[in-house]
Amino acid sequence: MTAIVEAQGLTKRFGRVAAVDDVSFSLDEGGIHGLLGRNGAGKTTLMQLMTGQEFATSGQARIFGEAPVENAQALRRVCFIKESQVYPDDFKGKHVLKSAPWFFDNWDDEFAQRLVKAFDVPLDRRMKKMSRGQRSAIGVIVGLASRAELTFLDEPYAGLDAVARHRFYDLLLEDYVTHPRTVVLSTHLIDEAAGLLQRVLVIDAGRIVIDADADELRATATTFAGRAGDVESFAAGRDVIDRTVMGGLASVTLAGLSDDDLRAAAAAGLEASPVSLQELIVSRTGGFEREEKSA
Ligand SMILES: Nc1ncnc2c1ncn2[C@@H]1O[C@H](COP(=O)(O)OP(=O)(O)OP(=O)(O)O)[C@@H](O)[C@H]1O
Repeated sequence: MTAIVEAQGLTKRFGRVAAVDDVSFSLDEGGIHGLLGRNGAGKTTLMQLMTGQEFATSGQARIFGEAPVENAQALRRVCFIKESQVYPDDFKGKHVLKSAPWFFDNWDDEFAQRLVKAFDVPLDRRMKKMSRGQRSAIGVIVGLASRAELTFLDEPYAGLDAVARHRFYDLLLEDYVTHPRTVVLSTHLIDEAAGLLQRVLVIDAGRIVIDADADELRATATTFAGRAGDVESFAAGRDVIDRTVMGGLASVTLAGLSDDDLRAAAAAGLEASPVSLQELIVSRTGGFEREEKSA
């Protein structure tokens, strides 16, 4: 199968900062994938490179097997929604939706109108007068109703409240089922979006540090809780990726366990629970936990 998105040794430097640093990965057609990372990790720059909005310093970006820069034919098949989208001064919400079909061949106006109702967006208001959440909602509407073969959503719901974000997750999934396509979603809110993601790319300081199937990644670790002494003796000599002690109780997250290990944990009276994608990524990357909690 041909990769729909491909990076090989892709690097983008801004002066001394390597925003994207020797990145290689490929995504096959179809699926909702997460591009996750801390502030300044390189997510936006990577999406800009993949959509031809930035020139690479070295290496290659390809979409549909072709270089994206000034490639109108390939870019017609792409929708890129970013938080910092700039609109003409006098543009109202309705103008954004009216002009969208010029850019997107698969634009579905009925779906767009349904989304306007779902997100309760004031279409008669100028974009620059809209609240941050309302502007985000317009971006989300364009991202979904464009039904582009390849959609990049860069923190598309940054201004949306929790109710609207969950509406977005539900609508994306519902529409994806009837209109499968390839979606790359960047977010800090890993646990919120985790249920949507098939593949996870984690970028840290410009480098891809995790590139894995989401379910396989979750299966690489398990959390065990019980009496502190029992937990510690079971954890001894094993690959501990996280540890919490509270009074006489403790929990540890362990990686690389065999079926025998799981049986031994049960025999030791420890309670096993699956690890969340967010916990796992935070512990593997030395973490963006603090941001997550305040986001
Ligand atoms: N035009 C630019 N000039 C100089 N430095 C830049 C430029 N664009 C990005 N950078 C730097 O490159 C790094 C990656 O930035 P980028 O915006 O890609 O990160 P991000 O993961 O999208 O961050 P966030 O989650 O905060 O939006 C940062 O250190 C940023 O300061």
